[in-house]
Amino acid sequence: MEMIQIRHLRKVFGKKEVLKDINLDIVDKKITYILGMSGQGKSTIIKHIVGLLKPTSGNVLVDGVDVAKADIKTLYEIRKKVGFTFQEGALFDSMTIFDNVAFPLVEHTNLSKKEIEKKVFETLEMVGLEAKRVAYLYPHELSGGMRKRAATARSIIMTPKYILYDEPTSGLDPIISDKITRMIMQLNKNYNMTSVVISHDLKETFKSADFVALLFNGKIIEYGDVESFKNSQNPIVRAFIEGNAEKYEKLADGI
Ligand SMILES: Nc1ncnc2c1ncn2[C@@H]1O[C@H](COP(=O)(O)OP(=O)(O)OP(=O)(O)O)[C@@H](O)[C@H]1O
Repeated sequence: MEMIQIRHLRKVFGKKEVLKDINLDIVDKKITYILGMSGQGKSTIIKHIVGLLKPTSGNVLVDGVDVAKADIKTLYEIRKKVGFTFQEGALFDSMTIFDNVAFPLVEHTNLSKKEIEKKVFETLEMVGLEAKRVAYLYPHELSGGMRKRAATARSIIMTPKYILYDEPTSGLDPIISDKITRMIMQLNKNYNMTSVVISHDLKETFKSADFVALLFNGKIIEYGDVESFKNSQNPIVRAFIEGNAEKYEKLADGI
């Protein structure tokens, strides 16, 4: 099966059961958002998809391969297929943007210096950065939004089939958030990249999502196309969409 499938994923840290029973099929070539409040375990799901965490039980399959059971060589193949950007610290501080973005090519390919240069510059432009201007700067010399773009450039330089974004717009102003969302849509369209976006930014979600899942209390309590999500009558979904803390907390306590 050519897709990402999550089956009965359960993850316990110490005594804390963060993920109870996650089931999700990510639709190929589409943009799927996984929404949820902070600390609900959204990043934990992503880490299982790329094999950085092992499930307590259950499975994550990438193109039919169980990530947790993959040997090193298979895991390497999976990582080539799945690009991901983490919330913070995605770039190496001591390297220029050029070296950061070139890193996967230097590590994993035999491309010549010239070919690498061409690809890095193209990819920086692709994520909407002015390559000539930013390539030889260091991460701290860029704004937050530019750093997120540069981190995305690094994760797409091997043209992965899947791309996972961890809160790509958190902490960014509405204009930069809009630009990042447009970048996600463009990469999805131009390269047919199946995109999974972890977020709690409803505005950006509704602009760009094909499918939306809501993570609540260790489970996906709602999943569907964006229209059905918006119209969901599930009280927790309604409270989340309305941003109604009182209602949300009452419902959370009741579970
Ligand atoms: N390696 C770990 N060891 C112990 N606890 C962990 C570990 N990773 C995550 N957790 C805990 O699991 C919970 C979920 O964390 P996670 O980062 O997945 O949440 P999130 O939904 O992505 O939240 P945020 O939006 O704040 O990043 C948190 O309570 C966190 O403290």
